[in-house]
Amino acid sequence: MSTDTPLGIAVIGTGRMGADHIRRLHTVTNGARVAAVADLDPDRAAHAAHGIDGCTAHTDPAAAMAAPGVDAVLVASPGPAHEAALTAAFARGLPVLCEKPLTPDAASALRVVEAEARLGRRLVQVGFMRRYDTGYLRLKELLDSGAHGRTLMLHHRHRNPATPPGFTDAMLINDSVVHEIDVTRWLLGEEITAVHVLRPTPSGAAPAGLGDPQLVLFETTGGQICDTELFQNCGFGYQVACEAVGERGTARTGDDHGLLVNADGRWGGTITPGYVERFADAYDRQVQRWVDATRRGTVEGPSCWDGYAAAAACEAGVRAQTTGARAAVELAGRPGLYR
Ligand SMILES: NC(=O)c1ccc[n+]([C@@H]2O[C@H](COP(=O)([O-])OP(=O)(O)OC[C@H]3O[C@@H](n4cnc5c(N)ncnc54)[C@H](O)[C@@H]3O)[C@@H](O)[C@H]2O)c1
Ligand SMILES: O[C@H]1[C@H](O)[C@@H](O)[C@H](O)[C@@H](O)[C@H]1O
Repeated sequence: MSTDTPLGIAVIGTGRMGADHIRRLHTVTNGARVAAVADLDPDRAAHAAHGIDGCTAHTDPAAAMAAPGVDAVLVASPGPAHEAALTAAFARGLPVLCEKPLTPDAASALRVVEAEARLGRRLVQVGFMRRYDTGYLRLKELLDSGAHGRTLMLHHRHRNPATPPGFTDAMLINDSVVHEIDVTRWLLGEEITAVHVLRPTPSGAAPAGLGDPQLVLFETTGGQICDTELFQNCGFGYQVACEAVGERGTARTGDDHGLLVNADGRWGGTITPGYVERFADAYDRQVQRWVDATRRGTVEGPSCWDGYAAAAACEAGVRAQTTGARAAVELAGRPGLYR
């Protein structure tokens, strides 16, 4: 496409993330315009399109993708709706930025991998935005440099102030730990081979029936052990951090977001209230890189294979949650498109 023409994007799902991406595409991202939006809720779709020149509102995702001026799709509907949206985008040959998770289970994620492999070219970038966060990028660079020798362990921390209504034990893995699964595979360049889940007595702040917090352990093909403290009702703010332990050094990201102030007999900084604030730069960079690559006619970033491998590890995680035993990750063969 001409470098002067902005990329026309259809945004599918205009809830919390969809609305934030629409704002970003409209006011932050260079070279993009929101050409159409779709939401099952017509009022929400109309509200999202309001004030954006030429943007049409739809309740059917396929109709939004067929709207005039649409060159690409950003999927921000809930995970169970992603496969249908991706199938509609594939039918039109449209490039997609798909919010995580690719799909909520391994079987549907594998169907997406196979459908894209049949097309013979990549169309999808999965929205694993931590890969675009400055701190994680610096950590990756350090680990890849080999300065600390081989990486032996990763310690992840993932705390949210509160879970939305209806959040389940399985969602703790599929919606939340999926980020640590992706970041582990990406930082180490290894697959996850097995998952363990340990469950302390739940916090008094956890909604009834939710086993929060949990300690999730991954084993990798490279023999590393990685742990995640997942605490989704910590009450005090949003904290995501990762410490890598190498043979000759350690490095940690995620502790020092913002300013550390010492004054009036107190020390400390602020904690971001949620992921929108903590990962604002990462979302901006992720979307800009996707728009730039799409305008060049290329696809970069996390692939459908990454989305499938994460879904397979999540499935093992949910099995480990329910049985209390180590659960092995079963991966299908990797199609040539992703090698
Ligand atoms: N990367 C991140 O940090 C991050 C953060 C939050 C959410 N997410 C992901 O973003 C996606 C959306 O999450 P959210 O928090 O914005 O959810 P949300 O519930 O706030 O919004 C989802 C919207 O999609 C609409 N919708 C439902 N089914 C649809 C369909 N079939 N077609 C079109 N619209 C449909 C709903 O009416 C709603 O407006 C999920 O995949 C979620 O996992 C990612
Ligand atoms: O959907 C959200 C989102 O992916 C956030 O980045 C994560 O921190 C939350 O745990 C999850 O529920």
